[in-house]
Amino acid sequence: MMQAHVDAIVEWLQQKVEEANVDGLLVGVSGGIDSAVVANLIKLACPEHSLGVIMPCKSNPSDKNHAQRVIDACGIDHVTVDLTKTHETMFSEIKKQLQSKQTFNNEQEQLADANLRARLRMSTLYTLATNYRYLVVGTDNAAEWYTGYFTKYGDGGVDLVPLVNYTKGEVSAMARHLKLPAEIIDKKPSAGLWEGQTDENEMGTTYNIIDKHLKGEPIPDKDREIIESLHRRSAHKRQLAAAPPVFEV
Ligand SMILES: Nc1ncnc2c1ncn2[C@@H]1O[C@H](COP(=O)(O)OP(=O)(O)OC[C@H]2O[C@@H]([n+]3cccc(C(=O)O)c3)[C@H](O)[C@@H]2O)[C@@H](O)[C@H]1O
Ligand SMILES: Nc1ncnc2c1ncn2[C@@H]1O[C@H](COP(=O)(O)OP(=O)(O)OP(=O)(O)O)[C@@H](O)[C@H]1O
Ligand SMILES: [Mg+2]
Repeated sequence: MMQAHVDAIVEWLQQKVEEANVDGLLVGVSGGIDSAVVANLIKLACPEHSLGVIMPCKSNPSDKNHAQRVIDACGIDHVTVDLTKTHETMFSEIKKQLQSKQTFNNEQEQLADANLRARLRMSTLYTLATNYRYLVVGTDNAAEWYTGYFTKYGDGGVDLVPLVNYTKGEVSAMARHLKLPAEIIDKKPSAGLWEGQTDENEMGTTYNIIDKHLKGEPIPDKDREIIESLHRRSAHKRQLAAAPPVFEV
Protein backbone atom coordinates (compact mmCIF):
# COMPACT_ATOMS: atom_id res chain seq x y z
CA MET A 1 0.00 0.00 0.00
CA MET A 2 2.67 2.52 1.09
CA GLN A 3 4.92 1.25 -1.70
CA ALA A 4 2.21 2.13 -4.23
CA HIS A 5 2.21 5.72 -2.90
CA VAL A 6 6.00 5.88 -3.06
CA ASP A 7 5.93 4.60 -6.65
CA ALA A 8 3.23 7.10 -7.63
CA ILE A 9 5.09 10.06 -6.13
CA VAL A 10 8.37 9.00 -7.73
CA GLU A 11 6.71 8.69 -11.12
CA TRP A 12 5.05 12.10 -10.66
CA LEU A 13 8.42 13.67 -9.77
CA GLN A 14 10.00 12.16 -12.89
CA GLN A 15 7.16 13.48 -15.00
CA LYS A 16 7.61 16.98 -13.54
CA VAL A 17 11.34 16.92 -14.31
CA GLU A 18 10.57 15.94 -17.88
CA GLU A 19 7.80 18.53 -18.34
CA ALA A 20 10.01 21.30 -16.97
CA ASN A 21 12.87 20.16 -19.16
CA VAL A 22 15.30 20.29 -16.25
CA ASP A 23 18.00 17.84 -15.18
CA GLY A 24 17.00 16.92 -11.64
CA LEU A 25 15.70 17.83 -8.18
CA LEU A 26 17.00 19.25 -4.91
CA VAL A 27 15.72 19.66 -1.35
CA GLY A 28 16.85 21.31 1.88
CA VAL A 29 17.67 18.60 4.43
CA SER A 30 17.06 19.75 8.02
CA GLY A 31 17.33 16.50 9.92
CA GLY A 32 13.54 16.44 10.33
CA ILE A 33 11.27 13.73 9.02
CA ASP A 34 9.56 15.61 6.17
CA SER A 35 12.76 16.55 4.37
CA ALA A 36 14.17 13.07 5.08
CA VAL A 37 11.25 11.51 3.22
CA VAL A 38 11.55 13.99 0.35
CA ALA A 39 15.32 13.39 0.07
CA ASN A 40 14.62 9.67 -0.32
CA LEU A 41 11.88 10.25 -2.88
CA ILE A 42 13.98 12.55 -5.08
CA LYS A 43 16.91 10.13 -4.89
CA LEU A 44 14.58 7.38 -6.13
CA ALA A 45 13.19 9.64 -8.86
CA CYS A 46 16.56 10.95 -10.09
CA PRO A 47 19.30 8.66 -8.75
CA GLU A 48 22.11 10.51 -10.50
CA HIS A 49 20.60 13.99 -10.49
CA SER A 50 19.36 14.73 -6.99
CA LEU A 51 20.88 16.90 -4.29
CA GLY A 52 20.31 17.32 -0.55
CA VAL A 53 21.27 20.72 0.86
CA ILE A 54 22.18 21.17 4.54
CA MET A 55 21.86 24.82 5.59
CA PRO A 56 22.74 25.38 9.23
CA CYS A 57 21.75 28.82 10.51
CA LYS A 58 22.60 29.05 14.19
CA SER A 59 21.32 25.47 14.21
CA ASN A 60 22.05 23.16 17.09
CA PRO A 61 24.65 20.43 16.45
CA SER A 62 22.18 17.58 16.86
CA ASP A 63 20.12 18.88 13.91
CA LYS A 64 23.26 18.97 11.77
CA ASN A 65 24.10 15.41 12.80
CA HIS A 66 20.59 14.27 11.98
CA ALA A 67 20.77 15.96 8.58
CA GLN A 68 24.04 14.17 7.85
CA ARG A 69 22.49 10.86 8.94
CA VAL A 70 19.65 11.40 6.47
CA ILE A 71 22.14 12.11 3.67
CA ASP A 72 24.21 9.02 4.53
CA ALA A 73 21.15 6.78 4.85
CA CYS A 74 19.78 7.65 1.42
CA GLY A 75 23.12 8.02 -0.33
CA ILE A 76 22.11 11.28 -2.02
CA ASP A 77 24.71 13.75 -3.28
CA HIS A 78 24.87 16.73 -0.94
CA VAL A 79 26.27 20.17 -0.26
CA THR A 80 26.40 22.16 2.98
CA VAL A 81 25.97 25.94 2.96
CA ASP A 82 26.25 27.53 6.40
CA LEU A 83 24.01 30.60 6.58
CA THR A 84 24.83 31.65 10.15
CA LYS A 85 27.10 34.57 9.23
CA THR A 86 24.94 35.71 6.32
CA HIS A 87 21.91 35.80 8.57
CA GLU A 88 23.78 37.62 11.32
CA THR A 89 25.04 40.29 8.89
CA MET A 90 21.68 40.84 7.25
CA PHE A 91 19.52 40.82 10.35
CA SER A 92 21.82 43.06 12.37
CA GLU A 93 22.01 45.60 9.53
CA ILE A 94 18.21 45.73 9.24
CA LYS A 95 17.90 45.98 13.02
CA LYS A 96 20.46 48.81 13.20
CA GLN A 97 18.61 50.84 10.56
CA LEU A 98 15.26 50.38 12.31
CA GLN A 99 16.72 51.19 15.71
CA SER A 100 18.12 54.44 14.32
CA LYS A 101 14.58 55.33 13.17
CA GLN A 102 13.22 54.12 16.53
CA THR A 103 10.88 51.74 14.72
CA PHE A 104 12.42 48.41 15.71
CA ASN A 105 9.67 46.19 17.15
CA ASN A 106 11.13 43.93 19.84
CA GLU A 107 7.95 41.88 20.03
CA GLN A 108 8.31 40.84 16.39
CA GLU A 109 12.05 40.21 16.55
CA GLN A 110 11.97 36.44 17.05
CA LEU A 111 9.50 35.88 14.22
CA ALA A 112 11.29 38.27 11.84
CA ASP A 113 14.63 36.63 12.62
CA ALA A 114 13.14 33.16 12.10
CA ASN A 115 11.39 33.94 8.83
CA LEU A 116 14.61 35.47 7.47
CA ARG A 117 16.33 32.12 8.04
CA ALA A 118 13.66 30.35 6.03
CA ARG A 119 13.96 32.91 3.22
CA LEU A 120 17.77 32.73 3.13
CA ARG A 121 17.39 28.96 2.75
CA MET A 122 14.96 29.51 -0.13
CA SER A 123 17.43 31.89 -1.84
CA THR A 124 20.21 29.36 -1.41
CA LEU A 125 18.11 26.54 -2.88
CA TYR A 126 17.19 28.64 -5.94
CA THR A 127 20.83 29.64 -6.46
CA LEU A 128 21.72 25.95 -6.51
CA ALA A 129 18.68 25.14 -8.67
CA THR A 130 19.87 27.63 -11.27
CA ASN A 131 23.39 26.25 -11.16
CA TYR A 132 22.39 22.61 -11.63
CA ARG A 133 19.22 23.19 -13.71
CA TYR A 134 17.18 21.43 -11.03
CA LEU A 135 13.75 22.11 -9.52
CA VAL A 136 13.33 22.97 -5.82
CA VAL A 137 11.25 20.39 -3.97
CA GLY A 138 9.30 21.43 -0.87
CA THR A 139 8.48 19.32 2.16
CA ASP A 140 5.08 20.60 3.26
CA ASN A 141 2.63 17.93 4.36
CA ALA A 142 -1.16 18.29 4.40
CA ALA A 143 -1.28 19.47 8.03
CA GLU A 144 1.31 22.22 7.49
CA TRP A 145 -0.29 23.29 4.23
CA TYR A 146 -3.80 23.49 5.69
CA THR A 147 -2.71 25.48 8.75
CA GLY A 148 -0.22 27.65 6.84
CA TYR A 149 2.55 26.50 9.13
CA PHE A 150 5.38 27.61 6.86
CA THR A 151 7.11 30.85 5.94
CA LYS A 152 5.59 32.51 2.90
CA TYR A 153 8.27 32.56 0.17
CA GLY A 154 10.59 30.79 2.64
CA ASP A 155 10.12 27.05 3.01
CA GLY A 156 6.82 27.69 1.20
CA GLY A 157 8.72 29.07 -1.82
CA VAL A 158 9.27 25.92 -3.88
CA ASP A 159 8.46 24.37 -7.26
CA LEU A 160 6.93 21.02 -6.28
CA VAL A 161 5.16 19.86 -3.10
CA PRO A 162 5.01 16.05 -3.34
CA LEU A 163 3.80 15.45 0.24
CA VAL A 164 1.03 18.03 0.31
CA ASN A 165 -1.77 15.43 0.16
CA TYR A 166 -0.32 13.30 2.97
CA THR A 167 -1.03 13.88 6.66
CA LYS A 168 1.85 14.03 9.12
CA GLY A 169 0.91 10.48 10.21
CA GLU A 170 1.07 9.26 6.63
CA VAL A 171 4.47 10.94 6.17
CA SER A 172 5.67 9.09 9.29
CA ALA A 173 4.32 5.82 7.88
CA MET A 174 6.16 6.54 4.63
CA ALA A 175 9.35 7.23 6.61
CA ARG A 176 9.02 3.87 8.37
CA HIS A 177 8.32 2.15 5.06
CA LEU A 178 11.44 3.77 3.57
CA LYS A 179 13.39 2.57 6.64
CA LEU A 180 14.64 5.99 7.67
CA PRO A 181 16.79 6.11 10.83
CA ALA A 182 14.63 5.67 13.96
CA GLU A 183 15.95 8.82 15.64
CA ILE A 184 14.67 10.90 12.71
CA ILE A 185 11.25 9.26 12.79
CA ASP A 186 10.87 9.51 16.57
CA LYS A 187 11.95 13.08 17.27
CA LYS A 188 9.49 15.91 17.88
CA PRO A 189 8.69 17.97 14.79
CA SER A 190 10.42 21.35 15.01
CA ALA A 191 11.03 24.21 12.63
CA GLY A 192 14.31 24.68 14.53
CA LEU A 193 13.85 28.43 14.22
CA TRP A 194 14.51 29.15 17.87
CA GLU A 195 15.73 27.29 20.92
CA GLY A 196 13.20 24.77 22.16
CA GLN A 197 10.65 25.47 19.39
CA THR A 198 8.30 22.60 18.62
CA ASP A 199 5.60 22.79 15.98
CA GLU A 200 2.90 21.52 18.34
CA ASN A 201 3.68 24.05 21.10
CA GLU A 202 3.64 26.91 18.64
CA MET A 203 0.46 25.86 16.87
CA GLY A 204 -1.43 25.13 20.08
CA THR A 205 -2.70 21.78 18.85
CA THR A 206 -1.15 18.48 17.75
CA TYR A 207 -0.43 16.90 14.37
CA ASN A 208 -2.49 13.92 15.46
CA ILE A 209 -5.53 16.16 15.96
CA ILE A 210 -4.92 18.14 12.73
CA ASP A 211 -4.63 14.83 10.85
CA LYS A 212 -7.95 13.64 12.31
CA HIS A 213 -9.62 16.91 11.32
CA LEU A 214 -8.29 16.57 7.77
CA LYS A 215 -9.69 13.04 7.59
CA GLY A 216 -13.11 14.33 8.68
CA GLU A 217 -12.97 12.68 12.11
CA PRO A 218 -14.41 14.48 15.16
CA ILE A 219 -12.00 16.52 17.30
CA PRO A 220 -12.52 18.77 20.36
CA ASP A 221 -14.15 22.16 19.63
CA LYS A 222 -11.14 24.04 21.02
CA ASP A 223 -8.78 22.35 18.54
CA ARG A 224 -11.16 22.81 15.64
CA GLU A 225 -11.33 26.53 16.36
CA ILE A 226 -7.53 26.80 16.48
CA ILE A 227 -7.08 24.84 13.24
CA GLU A 228 -9.79 26.70 11.35
CA SER A 229 -8.44 30.04 12.55
CA LEU A 230 -4.91 29.12 11.38
CA HIS A 231 -6.40 28.02 8.07
CA ARG A 232 -8.36 31.25 7.53
CA ARG A 233 -5.48 33.51 8.52
CA SER A 234 -3.06 31.74 6.16
CA ALA A 235 -5.30 31.71 3.06
CA HIS A 236 -3.06 34.33 1.43
CA LYS A 237 -0.09 31.93 1.58
CA ARG A 238 -1.86 29.39 -0.61
CA GLN A 239 -2.72 31.94 -3.30
CA LEU A 240 -0.85 34.06 -5.81
CA ALA A 241 -0.15 37.66 -4.80
CA ALA A 242 -3.39 39.64 -4.78
CA ALA A 243 -3.81 41.71 -7.95
CA PRO A 244 -6.33 44.54 -8.37
CA PRO A 245 -8.89 44.46 -11.20
CA VAL A 246 -8.03 46.60 -14.23
CA PHE A 247 -9.28 50.03 -13.14
CA GLU A 248 -11.37 51.74 -15.85
CA VAL A 249 -10.33 55.35 -15.23
N1 LIG B 1 -4.20 38.84 4.48
C1 LIG B 1 -2.98 38.90 3.92
N2 LIG B 1 -2.87 39.01 2.57
C2 LIG B 1 -1.66 39.03 2.00
N3 LIG B 1 -0.50 38.93 2.69
C3 LIG B 1 -0.57 38.82 4.02
C4 LIG B 1 -1.80 38.80 4.70
N4 LIG B 1 -1.56 38.67 6.02
C5 LIG B 1 -0.23 38.63 6.17
N5 LIG B 1 0.39 38.73 4.98
C6 LIG B 1 1.85 38.71 4.71
O1 LIG B 1 2.35 37.47 5.18
C7 LIG B 1 3.37 37.69 6.14
C8 LIG B 1 3.21 36.64 7.27
O2 LIG B 1 3.46 35.35 6.78
P1 LIG B 1 4.89 34.68 7.06
O3 LIG B 1 5.95 35.60 6.63
O4 LIG B 1 4.86 33.32 6.46
O5 LIG B 1 4.98 34.63 8.65
P2 LIG B 1 4.09 33.96 9.79
O6 LIG B 1 2.96 33.16 9.25
O7 LIG B 1 3.79 35.00 10.80
O8 LIG B 1 5.16 33.01 10.44
C9 LIG B 1 5.57 31.81 9.86
C10 LIG B 1 5.14 30.64 10.72
O9 LIG B 1 5.52 29.44 10.11
C11 LIG B 1 6.31 28.70 11.01
N6 LIG B 1 7.33 27.97 10.24
C12 LIG B 1 8.14 28.68 9.39
C13 LIG B 1 9.12 28.00 8.68
C14 LIG B 1 9.23 26.63 8.82
C15 LIG B 1 8.35 25.97 9.66
C16 LIG B 1 8.51 24.51 9.82
O10 LIG B 1 7.60 23.82 10.24
O11 LIG B 1 9.62 24.10 9.52
C17 LIG B 1 7.40 26.65 10.36
C18 LIG B 1 6.95 29.69 11.94
O12 LIG B 1 7.40 29.09 13.14
C19 LIG B 1 5.81 30.67 12.11
O13 LIG B 1 4.87 30.21 13.04
C20 LIG B 1 3.17 39.12 6.64
O14 LIG B 1 4.42 39.67 7.03
C21 LIG B 1 2.61 39.82 5.41
O15 LIG B 1 3.66 40.24 4.58
N1 LIG C 1 19.00 23.43 8.66
C1 LIG C 1 18.34 23.20 7.52
N2 LIG C 1 19.02 22.77 6.43
C2 LIG C 1 18.37 22.53 5.28
N3 LIG C 1 17.06 22.69 5.10
C3 LIG C 1 16.33 23.12 6.15
C4 LIG C 1 16.93 23.40 7.41
N4 LIG C 1 15.94 23.80 8.25
C5 LIG C 1 14.79 23.76 7.54
N5 LIG C 1 15.02 23.35 6.28
C6 LIG C 1 14.04 23.17 5.19
O1 LIG C 1 12.78 23.72 5.62
C7 LIG C 1 11.78 22.69 5.60
C8 LIG C 1 10.70 22.97 6.60
O2 LIG C 1 11.03 22.51 7.85
P1 LIG C 1 10.08 21.51 8.67
O3 LIG C 1 10.56 21.59 10.06
O4 LIG C 1 8.65 21.76 8.37
O5 LIG C 1 10.39 20.06 8.04
P2 LIG C 1 11.33 18.92 8.60
O6 LIG C 1 12.41 19.53 9.46
O7 LIG C 1 11.79 18.15 7.41
O8 LIG C 1 10.39 18.00 9.45
P3 LIG C 1 9.79 18.22 10.94
O9 LIG C 1 8.45 18.87 10.69
O10 LIG C 1 9.70 16.84 11.44
O11 LIG C 1 10.72 19.08 11.74
C9 LIG C 1 12.58 21.42 5.82
O12 LIG C 1 11.86 20.29 5.44
C10 LIG C 1 13.81 21.69 4.95
O13 LIG C 1 13.54 21.45 3.59
MG1 LIG D 1 12.01 20.61 11.17
